[in-house]
Amino acid sequence: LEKFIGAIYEHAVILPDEMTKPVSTQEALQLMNKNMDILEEAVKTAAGQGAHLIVTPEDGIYGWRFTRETINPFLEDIPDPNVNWIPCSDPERFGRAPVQTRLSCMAKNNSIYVVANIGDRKLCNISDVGCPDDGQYNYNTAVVYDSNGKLVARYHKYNLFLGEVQFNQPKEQEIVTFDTPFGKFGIFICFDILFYNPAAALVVEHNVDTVLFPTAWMNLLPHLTAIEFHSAWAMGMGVNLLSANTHNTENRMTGSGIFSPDKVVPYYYNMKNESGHLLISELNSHPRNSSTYYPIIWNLHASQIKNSPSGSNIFNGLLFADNYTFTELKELHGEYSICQNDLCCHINYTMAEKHSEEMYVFGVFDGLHIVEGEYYLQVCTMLKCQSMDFNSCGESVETASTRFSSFSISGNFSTSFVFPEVLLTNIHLAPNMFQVLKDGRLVSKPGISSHPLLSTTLFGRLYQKDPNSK
Ligand SMILES: NC(=O)CCCC[C@@H]1SC[C@@H]2NC(=O)N[C@@H]21
Repeated sequence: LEKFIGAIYEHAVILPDEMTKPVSTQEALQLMNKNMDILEEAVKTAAGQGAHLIVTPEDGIYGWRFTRETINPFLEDIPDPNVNWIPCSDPERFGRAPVQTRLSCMAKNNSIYVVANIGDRKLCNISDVGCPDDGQYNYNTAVVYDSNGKLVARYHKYNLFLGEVQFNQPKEQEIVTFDTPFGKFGIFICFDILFYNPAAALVVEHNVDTVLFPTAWMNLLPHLTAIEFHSAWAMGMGVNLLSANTHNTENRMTGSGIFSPDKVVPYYYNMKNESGHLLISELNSHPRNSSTYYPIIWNLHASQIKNSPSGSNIFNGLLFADNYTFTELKELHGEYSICQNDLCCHINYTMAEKHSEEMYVFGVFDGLHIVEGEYYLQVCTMLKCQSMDFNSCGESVETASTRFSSFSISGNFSTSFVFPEVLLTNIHLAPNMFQVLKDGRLVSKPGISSHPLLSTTLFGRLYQKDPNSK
């Protein structure tokens, strides 16, 4: 099949009450069934509209706020998919498995691939090296059932985020792929997306066409809001990314999409209510065959390095605790180069109007990010400051009035993993309003001038400089 229909469901997960001690397995299942009741409705609707596959979010069945002890009744032993198992037809084959059975039946009864996030328990002998004191490994796990209800993929999250104390990191980094009539699929979970393994490796070394991405992503402006970064990752890597976020506005979790490098795609971002949302879209099964994607050699030509702002026009500012070098874009039109360590960034821009109460800056960062995880970044960014105070540049801003007639940004990145971001006022993407040229320049298209701009960024990852890179 050249095309397929994908779906994602952003689910407002029903959370467990705060627990000081573990609930019974029956109570745990009751809560998980409440969530699965809602997911099942989404599965039925998606299948009814012809979807081949649906992704549901990380933590979408049991929520969060667990300890190792309190997560226990929510876990099941999930076997390796090579056992060839349809839980819906043979529920007791590997012991108690009510959640796996229900998910498998959702897939089978609706003839649709179902992707979900559940907890895997693997018992171990406490005398074995690495076996936790409670005699079990707990894994944050993504599972995929095919349209016959067969378990076809199981992935244990490798890059656990802060606070996931209930889970263990698997000893080995897993690469999980499976083939379908509509292309090769890969899967990873949430924070994984910032690292080479398994995220970039699935594309570079295993040639997947589409990535399935259950997530529970807390939005963080200016560069790490879910729809902004996840759409940029799909574009930069040249693959489809089916991203299903959990919906919980208290924790800034919203923003899902069916992102593709080669077509305008649906996305969802809503901080105004607490309901779930289904997105469905047709996608190319092999986006790299048909798209304009090509590996980019990120070269800033020496001739482009000009108008380096000097002295008073340069200042430093913190953006997510990273020390950026900024210059203010004072004029309606301008062209600047600005450097930090090995990275030089270049901008050419024209504002459609100048608002005296809004300040925009162009910035560069080349260094190790060390807050909430350690990863090496090279970033060129143009953004609106929160106020007219220089110290506010790099802080979160959600609205703007300034429109740009055009802009072009580029940099001499030491990596080919550079993710292009453009974010408009009120957290909107800019489909069809920009492109990345063969020489690596991120350039606006005419449509950009109708919408006030929050930021535009080339977000580069130097995986080879990460502290944990092998
Ligand atoms: N649940 C997860 O594994 C992913 C959480 C990702 C959060 C992203 S990455 C670091 C930034 N800090 C945030 O609060 N949101 C961003």
